[in-house]
Amino acid sequence: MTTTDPVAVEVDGLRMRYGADDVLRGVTFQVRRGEIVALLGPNGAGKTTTIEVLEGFRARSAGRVRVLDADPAHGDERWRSRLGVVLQSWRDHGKWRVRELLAHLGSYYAPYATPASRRPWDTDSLVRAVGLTEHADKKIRTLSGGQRRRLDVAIGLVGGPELLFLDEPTAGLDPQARLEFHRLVERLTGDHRMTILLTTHDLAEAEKLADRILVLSGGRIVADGTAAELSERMAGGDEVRWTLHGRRFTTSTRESTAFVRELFGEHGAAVADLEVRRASLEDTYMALVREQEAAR
Ligand SMILES: Nc1ncnc2c1ncn2[C@@H]1O[C@H](COP(=O)(O)OP(=O)(O)OP(=O)(O)O)[C@@H](O)[C@H]1O
Repeated sequence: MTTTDPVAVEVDGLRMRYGADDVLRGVTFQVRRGEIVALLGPNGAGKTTTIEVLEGFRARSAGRVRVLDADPAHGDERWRSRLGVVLQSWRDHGKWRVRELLAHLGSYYAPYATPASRRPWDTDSLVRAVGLTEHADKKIRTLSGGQRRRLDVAIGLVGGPELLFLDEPTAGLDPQARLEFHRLVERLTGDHRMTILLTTHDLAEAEKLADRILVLSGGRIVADGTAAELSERMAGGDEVRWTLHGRRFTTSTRESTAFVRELFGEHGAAVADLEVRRASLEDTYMALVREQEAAR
């Protein structure tokens, strides 16, 4: 992915009002082809609303939105076949069996196959990719929460999408399933050149998976950059702690390496118990959200 790759998603001044409540007040961002972008924000910030507008499931109040070169409000079936959607939770299809449902849903995509995009995804390899082989013949209502979530992801992938929307994909997954899901996402963007926009409350997950992180708060995107860029924005920078002649010291600095060099230059072996704590994405995120809350 480079900054010259074509744009898959373009959002400019998106506004959403529910009754008298302005949830989105001018959201602006882009996602390039092949990028994984994580959308973060507190509960109720409007992440699901944003994603649903992009999917064409929700009519926006104002603003310009283009998804794979179309306005989602007017997207046709061919356009829709190029998107994959994993909503927060599906609670339907209980009587179907896993393999049977995926084969059935996949059949809807067959007419939209092109030489460049084979559609649908082969059922058995999809079941394997999401780690459901052992459960492929089970009725869906008998799946555990985590198995159900894997199936949700498979449903989002069955059409072999170019662009995948994942709304809290790992909520309820155990650590092993979460790790497997992360590997799957990496394969999707690597081998399949998929573009992914995901929401999550897990900052470590965002940092690990996403090329770029967007923070939505107060109805606007208040940060847009790599995890490292966002961490650098943190006021005060890294925290350095040390002990000198039995006394404990703490300072915050943006230049922790230079600071530590000077500390040793001045005090040498008298410096003990040195700790350097890098400003984390979590620090930045919490500071940004608190700033927005204070400004209300
Ligand atoms: N159909 C609706 N009618 C009225 N208000 C709505 C509707 N859908 C969402 N909202 C409100 O809009 C706000 C944003 O909701 P949304 O689900 O988009 O947030 P979110 O960032 O995805 O939250 P979470 O992290 O809790 O999933 C909330 O205050 C919610 O109550």
